[in-house]
Amino acid sequence: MDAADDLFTREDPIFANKELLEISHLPGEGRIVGRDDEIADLATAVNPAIFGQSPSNVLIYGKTGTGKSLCAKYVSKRLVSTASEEGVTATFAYVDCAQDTTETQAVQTIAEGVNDPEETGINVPDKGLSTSTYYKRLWRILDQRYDVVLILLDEIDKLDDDAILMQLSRAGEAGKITDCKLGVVGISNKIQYKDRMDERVKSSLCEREFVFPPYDANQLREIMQARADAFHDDVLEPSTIPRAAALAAREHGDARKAIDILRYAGEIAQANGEPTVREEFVTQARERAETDRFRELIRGSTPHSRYVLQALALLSLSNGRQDGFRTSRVYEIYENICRQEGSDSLSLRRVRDLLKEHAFLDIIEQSKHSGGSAEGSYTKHQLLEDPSVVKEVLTEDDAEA
Ligand SMILES: Nc1ncnc2c1ncn2[C@@H]1O[C@H](COP(=O)(O)OP(=O)(O)OP(=O)(O)O)[C@@H](O)[C@H]1O
Repeated sequence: MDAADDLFTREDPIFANKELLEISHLPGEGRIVGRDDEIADLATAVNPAIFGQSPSNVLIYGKTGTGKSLCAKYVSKRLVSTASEEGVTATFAYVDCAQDTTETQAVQTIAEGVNDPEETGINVPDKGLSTSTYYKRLWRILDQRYDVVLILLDEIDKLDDDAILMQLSRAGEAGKITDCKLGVVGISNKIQYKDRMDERVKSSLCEREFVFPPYDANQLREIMQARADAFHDDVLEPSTIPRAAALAAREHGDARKAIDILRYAGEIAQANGEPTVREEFVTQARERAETDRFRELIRGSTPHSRYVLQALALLSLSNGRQDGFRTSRVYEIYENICRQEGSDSLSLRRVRDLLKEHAFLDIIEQSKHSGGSAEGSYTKHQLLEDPSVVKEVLTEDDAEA
């Protein structure tokens, strides 16, 4: 026997097809679980596009991992193929607004996405043009190539401002495009997003609104079961998926996190040299998924914004969950942390703003209380994340810094 045969394992003993557990993996035709009503509602809203008429503008809300992007893309693809059968030239452009936060980046992405330079003779460079030039090129491309276009703005709340929404929602009536009809599908996991919108944008952009509910345990089980081929036969113990589904449904109903938990459980089995993925690995996997998600949430946040969270985590860990902590108490602990870090503390007012930002990102929850005539009203802040996860991630980051 060749020595190399002993040295390397030639086949992964756990995973047969790990790509199935990547979040970017899109379920095939007919394999979107539990979203028939939402898909039908979306299809109705954009249906006029099939006949070359204006689709309704739509806003989709729902917590993270509830299938919003998946269903919006699915309906858009179906729309394009059905329109084509009717002799209508349609397409859709997808913008991840967390990446393209500025108006210029977003309009560039749309223009590039719908363009074919060979056909139009129009060039859309990655950068270097003014915002208004990108728009002019976009309008020309749209009129030249399409009868109808859907624009999907995912994580729409991450846009710096409403400028692009104003342009897109009024392009037709402002005469920027004459032959092409435009529909906007905004996607957000912030239900309060609409409150921040300019009134004029709101009235044209929010013609139809849909809310995607979290998945229940049965749906999550089906979503995970559909990817069980990621594992070799007999590797996945029968109770593992039901356990992961029950846990994920109880906590958040997030399909993305449920799939992460399953992948991590497999990796834990792999790392421990176990032949099967057992139910008990799910608990460990869940902790890892939580930590990852929180790390992602706070990526790019400033040191002071982290100190504020650290203060809340310390308060929750030493006092139990309670119903939250008052701003003054959080501020006290925050000042201690700043002292330890050798950093000047920000004003109470600024810390209040940071707390509001965390509430907007669903990292914490704020509640208003009335302390009677003597105290007036005050706000309490409560971590929505597991305080030990918050502390762990924030301290590991300190170590890296
Ligand atoms: N109903 C479903 N059936 C099968 N897989 C699903 C379903 N819903 C979600 N998924 C899986 O979870 C992933 C995340 O879903 P999706 O991106 O649509 O969530 P989202 O609601 O847009 O979340 P976010 O707001 O975080 O972007 C999808 O790429 C897909 O792999």
